[in-house]
Amino acid sequence: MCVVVVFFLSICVLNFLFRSTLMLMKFCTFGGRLRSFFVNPSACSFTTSSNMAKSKFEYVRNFETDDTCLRNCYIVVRLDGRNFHKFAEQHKFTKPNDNRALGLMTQCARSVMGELEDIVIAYGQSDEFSFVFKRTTTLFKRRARYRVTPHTCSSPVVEVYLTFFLPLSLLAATLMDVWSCKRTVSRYGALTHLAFRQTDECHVNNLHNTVFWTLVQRGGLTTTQADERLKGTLAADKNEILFSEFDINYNNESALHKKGTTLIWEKRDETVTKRTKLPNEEEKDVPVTRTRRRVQAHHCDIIGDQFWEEHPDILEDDNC
Ligand SMILES: Nc1nc2c(ncn2[C@@H]2O[C@H](COP(=O)(O)OP(=O)(O)OP(=O)(O)O)[C@@H](O)[C@H]2O)c(=O)[nH]1
Ligand SMILES: [Mg+2]
Ligand SMILES: [Mg+2]
Repeated sequence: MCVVVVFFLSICVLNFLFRSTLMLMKFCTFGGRLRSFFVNPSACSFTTSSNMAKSKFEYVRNFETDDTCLRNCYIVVRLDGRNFHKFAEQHKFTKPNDNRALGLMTQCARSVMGELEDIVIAYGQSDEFSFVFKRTTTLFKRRARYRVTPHTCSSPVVEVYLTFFLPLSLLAATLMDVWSCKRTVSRYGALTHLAFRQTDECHVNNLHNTVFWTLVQRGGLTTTQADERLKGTLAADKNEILFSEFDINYNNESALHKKGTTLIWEKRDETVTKRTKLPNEEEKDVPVTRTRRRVQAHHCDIIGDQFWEEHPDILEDDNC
């Protein structure tokens, strides 16, 4: 009789414990969900199905555009200052080129490359920089919108960009908005993009601006008169005006202004002195040479073949 009572009591206690544990577990789960509801209501639903991790709003994902860049393609991102002409006016940039601004842009682009090592080449001039990511990059899961978020600072690239901008120039950072074009491109496409930026944007604009501001600053013309004077002129005419009227040979102008800035990774041997002590010897300084990858700036032609023949590793052939 006693054994039966003890057995019965044990069953009751076990049953009680089991039910309490179940209750407690449910409460904890509910509590967790309640907390997350207050933190992020839209991400939470109170369903008790096995699908609890997903909210009932999950279906909106189906309406998202798939912005994953094609595999095995280069990705090109171009950042360009918004309304930069106003910024240049307000801060009295020298005309046509302000080396402080160009230096600042290059410094920022260097920092971005240092942070995102999958960028194989960057090209910049005026208020813009283009970044080419290596074709196998998996950075940001190759999602375009992680890189390209116009008018916001939420893209990691933009964030990095601004992070490095801020210490250098707070004003430039706040005014430096971004419009970007995203492309998934072959090697040929990447080359064409870079060549286009250098020819049309850098060379054509710089030649025009050089003549324009020479006519104004040295020729005494008003900006309207200079505009009139240059209407319909071709590159040869502009070169001629510079040469015959102002004794300026455009070919001798600064390569930075004529060609813009190309940043690439290059291996460099760097020697540092290390203090070492060998057994039975006195401590002494020993030179140690290491090969390091560094971002190097070039101000040269990237349209012709020479640059690409000298740096064949930057962009692989399309059939790789
Ligand atoms: N004075 C001077 N102006 C510069 C310099 N670099 C860029 N700029 C100005 O910045 C402008 C850049 O061109 P855009 O990017 O086409 O013009 P934006 O004003 O930024 O306009 P959006 O890009 O369309 O927003 C140039 O037209 C110049 O007015 C510089 O070194 N000196
Ligand atoms: Mg701009
Ligand atoms: Mg621009």
